[in-house]
Amino acid sequence: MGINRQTGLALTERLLKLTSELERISEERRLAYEWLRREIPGEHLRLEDYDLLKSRQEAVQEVFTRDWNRKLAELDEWCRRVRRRQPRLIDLQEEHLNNGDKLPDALAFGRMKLSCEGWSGHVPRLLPFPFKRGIRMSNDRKEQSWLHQLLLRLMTALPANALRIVAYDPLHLGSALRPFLPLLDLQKPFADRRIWTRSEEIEEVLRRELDDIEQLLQRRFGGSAVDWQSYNKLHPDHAIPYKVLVVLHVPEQLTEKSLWYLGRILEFGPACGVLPILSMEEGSLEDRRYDALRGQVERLTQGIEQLLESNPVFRSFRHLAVTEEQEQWPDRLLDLLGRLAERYRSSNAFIRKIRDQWGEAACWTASSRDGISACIGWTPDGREVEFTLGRVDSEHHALLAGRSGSGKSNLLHVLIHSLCHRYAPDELQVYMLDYKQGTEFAVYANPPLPQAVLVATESDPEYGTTVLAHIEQELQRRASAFKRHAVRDCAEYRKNTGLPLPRVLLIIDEFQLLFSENKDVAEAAEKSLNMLLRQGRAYGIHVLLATQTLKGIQSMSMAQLISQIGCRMALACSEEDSAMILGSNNWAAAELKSPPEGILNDANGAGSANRRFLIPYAEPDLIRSHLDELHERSEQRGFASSAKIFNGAHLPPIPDSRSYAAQLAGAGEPALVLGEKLDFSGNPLRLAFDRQQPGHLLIAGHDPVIRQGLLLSVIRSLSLSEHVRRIAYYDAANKGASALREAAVESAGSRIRLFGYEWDGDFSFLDHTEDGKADVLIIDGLENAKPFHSAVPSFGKPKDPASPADSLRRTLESGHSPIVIAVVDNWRKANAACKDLLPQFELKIGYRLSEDDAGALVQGGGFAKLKGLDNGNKAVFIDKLKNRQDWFRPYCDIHTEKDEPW
Ligand SMILES: Nc1ncnc2c1ncn2[C@@H]1O[C@H](COP(=O)(O)OP(=O)(O)OP(=O)(O)O)[C@@H](O)[C@H]1O
Repeated sequence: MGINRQTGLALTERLLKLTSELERISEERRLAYEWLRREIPGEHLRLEDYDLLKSRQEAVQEVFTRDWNRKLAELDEWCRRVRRRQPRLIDLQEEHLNNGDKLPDALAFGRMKLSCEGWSGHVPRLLPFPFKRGIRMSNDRKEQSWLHQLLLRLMTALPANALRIVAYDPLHLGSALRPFLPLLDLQKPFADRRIWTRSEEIEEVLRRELDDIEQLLQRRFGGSAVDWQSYNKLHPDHAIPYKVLVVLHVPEQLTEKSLWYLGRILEFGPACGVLPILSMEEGSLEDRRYDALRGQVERLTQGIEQLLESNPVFRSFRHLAVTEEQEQWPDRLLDLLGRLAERYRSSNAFIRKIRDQWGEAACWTASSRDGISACIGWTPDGREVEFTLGRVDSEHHALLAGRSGSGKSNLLHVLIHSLCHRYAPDELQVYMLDYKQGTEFAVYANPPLPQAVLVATESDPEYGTTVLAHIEQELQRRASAFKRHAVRDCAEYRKNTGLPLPRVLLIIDEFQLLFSENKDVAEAAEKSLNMLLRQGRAYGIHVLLATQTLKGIQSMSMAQLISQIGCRMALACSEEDSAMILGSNNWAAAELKSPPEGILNDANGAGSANRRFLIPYAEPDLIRSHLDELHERSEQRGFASSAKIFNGAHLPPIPDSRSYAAQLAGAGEPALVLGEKLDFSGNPLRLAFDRQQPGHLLIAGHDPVIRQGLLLSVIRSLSLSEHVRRIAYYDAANKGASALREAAVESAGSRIRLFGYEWDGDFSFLDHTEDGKADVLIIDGLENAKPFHSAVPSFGKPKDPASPADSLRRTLESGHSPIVIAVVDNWRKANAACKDLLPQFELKIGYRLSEDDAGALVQGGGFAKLKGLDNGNKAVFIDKLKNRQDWFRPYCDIHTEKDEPW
C-alpha cells in the first residue's frame, strides 16, 4: 500500500496529528474567548464595548471555523484514503483486496467517533504495522471475534504473497477458526493446509518456526539488514512473508519443548516478521511449570484490549470527545472469501530465483564437519527447505525419483550449486555419475566444478562399478585413518586431529542402469552400494541415487538397498512409484505438479514427514556464470582442479606423439598404448609384448572408427618403441585410409613397409629377434588375407619353402618374432576362412561383437562370457597367458569418418 511513502509520515501519526490539530484549534478558540473575557469584562458593558466584544468573538469564531473546516477537510481526505484501501470490515468488497506488492504501514481496525459541540465524525482506528510485540487475548467470544477480524484484515490488507498463517487449536480441532476453513485447501495463507491440533504436531511446528527464525537471523540478515523489515526493503524481489502464528488455549497440550520454542519465538519472532498471537485463560500459566513462559508472555506480548484502546493522547482532550467503535463482522463473508481464495490461487506462481539462496558472504564459509546441508527450494509459505545429510539428527543418503520431465535434473543442478556454493573443495568432494543419455552434467566439466572429483556423463555400467570400487577404497582408507587415531567418525576425526577431511557426495543419475546390463556388473554394483550405504555415514561418504522409476529394479534386492536410504525426494510420479519412493501408503507424490513442486521426506517416507516444496529453476546461463565464479574463486584460493572427466558418448582422442613416447618410456619390450582404461583411474592401457615369449595379438570387432583408432595407436606405438625394428603392414582388406597410411609413414618412416591386398604374403624378410629388437607383421583384414588362409593350397614344388600360411602358423605357434598383429572385421568370415589360426593368438582385443562372437573370441581362455561388447564405446583386452582381462576405451581419430579409402 505504501501510504507512508506518499506522505512521508506514517498514517497513524498523520491521523493522530490531524485529530490533535482539531483539539488544538478548539483549545485556541477557548483561550481566545478567555482572553477576550479578561480584556473586556462582561459586566456593565458600554454599548460600544459590547459591540467590540461581539465583533471580536465573531472574529475568533471565524478563525476557528476556517481552521477547523480546513483541518477537518484534510482529516476527511486522509480517512477516505485509508478507507479506499481498508474500509470497515462490513464494507469490504473485492476491490479492496491488496493486489499490489506493498505492505501497509497501518491496519485499520475499528473506528473512533469524534464529537465536539454539535459536530461529530469518524476516523479509522489505526494499528501500526508490523506489530512490534506478540498479542495475547482471552478465550472469550469477544476477543475471539477480534482475532477473526484481525486475521481478515491482514488477509485483505496484505498482498497475497506476503502473508502466511500457521495455527494451532487443540481444544476445538481447528473449528475456532471456522470462518477461514474454506481457505485451507489452498497453499496460502495457511501454508500447512490445515490447523494443527495435536501435541506432537505443535512441537514439530514450533521447532520448524524457530529453525526458520534462526535461519533468518544467522543467514539472511546480517550486514545491512537487521530485521525482517529492513531485509525486505533491501530485497523487495524476494521479500520474506509476514507470518502469523496463532496458538490457542495456551498452555494446552504444549510439551516442555514446545514451551521453550514458544518462548524463543515470542522473543525473536516479531523482529523476523513473525507475529505470535496467543489465547489463554486468566491464570492458566500459574503453575510453576509455566513460570518462564508467563514471564515471557508478560514481557513480550500486549493484550488485545490494550492494543485496541485509543491512544492516550485522545484521553487528554478536553474539547473532542473520542469513543471507540469496534469492527463488525461482514454478513456476506462467503463471497469475499471466494474472492480471497481466487487471489491466493492465482498468486501461487513461484517467484523465487535460485540465486536468492546464495549470498556472497555464504560462499565457501561453511564447515562440513558435522554434515552438509543446502537450500533446495521453498515451502509455499516461503520457508527455506534444507537438504541435509550426515548430521547426527539427519539422514545420510538420499533417493530422488520422479517421472521423465518432472525436473530431476533441475533439482540436481540446484542441489549441486547450492552445496558447492556453501562448501569449499576441502570441505566437499562430489562424484557425478550420469547414466542418462545427453549432456546434463557435462556443464560441470568445463570449467570443472572445483568440488568435482569425477564428472562422468553417459556412463557405462562397467565403469560405474570401478567408481564405486574407488570410493569403497576411499572408505577403507578413512577407516584405517580413524582406527589409527582411535576416532569413531568424521566429526571426531576432524575435531581430534585438526586435519581436513572433505565429505564425499556420490550422485548417480538414472542409477537403475547400473543394474540393467550384466549380472556380474549388477552384483558388483549392488555389493558396493550396499557397503557405501551401510558404512558411509561414519566416514562422511554420502550417496544420492536418482531415477525415473523404481519399477523393475525393485525385483532385485533393491528394496533392501533402498530401505537404507532415509532421505527421499519425490517429484511427480505415479501412485505406485510414490509408494515405492516415499513409503507404502504414501501416495502424495502422485498429486504433485512438478515442475516445480516436490516433496522432501527425511524420515524414511513416513507420511507425516512429507514436506511439499517448490524448486527454483536453475537457468542455464545462471548455472554457467555461477560455475565460472566458483572456478575463479578456486583459482584465487589455490585449489588445483583434479576432476576426472568421462564422457561415454565419445571415445578419447588419440594423444600426440609426445604423450605416447611418455607412456612407452621405460618399457623394456615392445609395447602398445591403445586407449584409456575403463575404470575410475582412466589411465592409459599399456600392452607389452614379452621379450621372451611375445605372444601375438588378434583384434576383432566391427566398427570402422574403433578399428581405425586401434590401428593408428598400434602403428604409432610401434614406431615410437625403441624395441621394434621393422614393421610390415598388410592391408588385406584394402580398407586402409589415407590418414592411416600417412600416419604410418610419418611415424615409422623407413621402418615400415606397406603392402596392398595383392601381396603374396612372404614375410620372410622379417627376421627373428637379433639385436633384442622385434619385427612386427600387421595383417589388417585377416579374413581377406588369402595368402595366410590354410585353405589356400601351396602351389609349386613340394620342396618349395613353406607357404606364407604355414610360416604364419609356425610363427603363431612358436610365439616368437615377428610379432603378429591381426585385425578381423568380420568374425564369422574369419572363423570360416582361418579357423585354425584364431585360437593361436594369446592376446586378443574385442569390440562391437555379438555375445556369441565375443564368446568365440575368448573361447578356451577361462574367461566369463563377455557381455555388453555389442554396444558402447569400449573394447576388452584379454591375455590368455597372464589370465588378464582389461576393459578400455580405444583412442579414436576424430577425422576417421572424413577419410577416403586407401
Ligand atoms: N523448478 C522448475 N521451474 C521451471 N521449470 C523447470 C523446473 N524444473 C524443471 N523445469 C523444466 O522442465 C523440463 C524438464 O526438466 P528436467 O530435465 O529437469 O526433468 P527430468 O525429470 O530430469 O527429465 P528427464 O528425466 O526426462 O531428463 C525442462 O525444460 C526444465 O527446464
